[in-house]
Amino acid sequence: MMTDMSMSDIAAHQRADHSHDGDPRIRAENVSVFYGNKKAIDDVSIDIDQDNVTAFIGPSGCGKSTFLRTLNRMNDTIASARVEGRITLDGEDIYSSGMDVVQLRARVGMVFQKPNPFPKSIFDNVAYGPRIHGLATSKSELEGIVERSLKRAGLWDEVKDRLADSGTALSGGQQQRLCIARAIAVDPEVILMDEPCSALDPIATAKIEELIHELRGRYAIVIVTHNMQQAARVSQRTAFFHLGHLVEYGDTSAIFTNPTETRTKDYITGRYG
Ligand SMILES: Nc1ncnc2c1ncn2[C@@H]1O[C@H](COP(=O)(O)OP(=O)(O)OP(=O)(O)O)[C@@H](O)[C@H]1O
Repeated sequence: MMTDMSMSDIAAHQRADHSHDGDPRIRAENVSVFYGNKKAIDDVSIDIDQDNVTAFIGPSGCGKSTFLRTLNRMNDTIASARVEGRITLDGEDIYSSGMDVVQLRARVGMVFQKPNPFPKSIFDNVAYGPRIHGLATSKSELEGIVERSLKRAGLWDEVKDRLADSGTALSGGQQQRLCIARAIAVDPEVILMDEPCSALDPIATAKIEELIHELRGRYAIVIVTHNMQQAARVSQRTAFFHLGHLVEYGDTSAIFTNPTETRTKDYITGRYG
């Protein structure tokens, strides 16, 4: 069993401390994204900080998911996608030729709309990343990482007696928490969530929202959601996208009660969407 404060925890705290000096965890500058000739994101600049949950909202097709995927280079997997501009993680250009994309995706983890556990045991789902990144030097250390990750994802008590069962046999909400545990296991700095509750029932959704509250501060969290009540509940910062543009970005309370832009106001009052 690992001690509460492992080496990777210490490293994470040091990184977190670094972000308290006022630097954003992620900075996007003049980012545009094209699919072939079609521009899906137009000249977006945004800072994502460590201590807040940031929500991306906006009508269907406005580019929320596209922009989210630029933050850990998931767009690299789409042949027609091209990204312009600059995105840094702790000041480091993530699109530079020297960037190891596998490492980047461990540092900036992602949780998708539909829970996608591997067809492996619960244990192996969480142990997968630490194994490929060589984060544990012994079986007991690996077990410690798996236990801690499942605890942080609020799933340990439900699965501790059946770690050998398949991850795909869990309920949808449990599968999504397993995917969050899998992301946490490699000690990320940022967790990107792309509509993580849209396939879940209200009780499972409430559990994920509660989890987001608990994870806040430890990881920078960015959540794409089409559900404005959810954005208002879980986030402290909100970015409103429309037709590929970042229209407004600010404190969630201000965006929802006193938006500056007419387009934001029209959207949050349900005039379109
Ligand atoms: N793989 C792709 N190839 C071509 N065009 C794409 C691709 N993915 C997204 N697009 C287009 O880019 C634009 C932005 O889509 P995106 O999925 O990022 O929007 P979104 O705001 O996340 O929408 P939704 O809320 O419906 O998921 C849309 O016009 C969409 O059709």
